[in-house]
Amino acid sequence: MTNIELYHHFREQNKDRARLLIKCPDQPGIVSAVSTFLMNNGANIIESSQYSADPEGGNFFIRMEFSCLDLHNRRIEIEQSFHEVSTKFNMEFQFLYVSDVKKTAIFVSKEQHCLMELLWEWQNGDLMMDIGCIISNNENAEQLAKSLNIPFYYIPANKDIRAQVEERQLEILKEHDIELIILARYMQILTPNFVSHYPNQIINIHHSFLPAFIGARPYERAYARGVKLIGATSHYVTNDLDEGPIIEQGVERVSHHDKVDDLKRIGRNIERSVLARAVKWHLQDRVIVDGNKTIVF
Ligand SMILES: Nc1nc2c(c(=O)[nH]1)N[C@@H](CN(C=O)c1ccc(C(=O)N[C@@H](CCC(=O)O)C(=O)O)cc1)CN2
Repeated sequence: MTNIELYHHFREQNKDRARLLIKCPDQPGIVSAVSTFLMNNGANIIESSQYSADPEGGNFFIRMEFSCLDLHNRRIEIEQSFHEVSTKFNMEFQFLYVSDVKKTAIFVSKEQHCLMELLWEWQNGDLMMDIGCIISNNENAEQLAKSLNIPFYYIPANKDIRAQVEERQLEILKEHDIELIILARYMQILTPNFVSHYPNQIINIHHSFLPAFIGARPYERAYARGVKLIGATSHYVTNDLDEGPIIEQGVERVSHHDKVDDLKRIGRNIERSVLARAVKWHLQDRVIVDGNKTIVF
């Protein structure tokens, strides 16, 4: 199937499926109340996960995926009737509809291995996202984007013109109605103004096993340190460089035989698989952010 066919088939197959994400103060009876609410509204629970941060007085988290006949016509009715339960348990909650495939933008600089992994998994249906555009401060990826009929925007960038660059980027993102931004080895620091437009909606891949080697050139610094493990970390972007909530990490062993280029070669395979897993879990609404941490169901 083509991407368009995959997209429409997925939307049709999942038009009556939704996910309910909940965060609330922990107490007995929460799962029972939510599952009873869903049953009373004709829903069938397909997957249910929950986590109690501290039964003695912390927060409680739930992710329930369910199907419900005619859900696509009953969204407002069900969400409004849930307020009785949410008020009783002081819940923060979100209903997320599986057929609402997330409009996504991919930012890339010179290195393309992470972009290629995302596009490969998107083409084979493993990453169900609606790629609105690719934005880059390098022209390298233009032909790849055009070959897949993805709008490509080349916007040269450096720290001296950050404001102008981001103004144009934000225009494009609004034009494409983007709700998820993936930094696929995009090597420009985003300003607080930019980040504020997309809270916990920007996923980055950092090419180190954080919190080690935050910032630029982590492989060179890892080599100088003589590490025996290198890694990659995918996290939500915040104003604190490479210190946002971690979604996924991976590591591989290295040795004294490995030079910087070897670390980069080994690292590229870690980066692209870690980023793809993090993006997949976000697209499946499996990630709840709690402070500067995540719960991944
Ligand atoms: N606000 C944030 N912006 C970005 C984050 C983040 O966590 N918060 N992650 C980075 C990605 N990154 C490492 O993964 C990273 C990219 C770039 C730099 C850096 O020092 N860039 C220089 C310019 C370098 C160049 O032009 O080649 C700069 O922007 O001044 C550090 C870390 C993405 N953005």
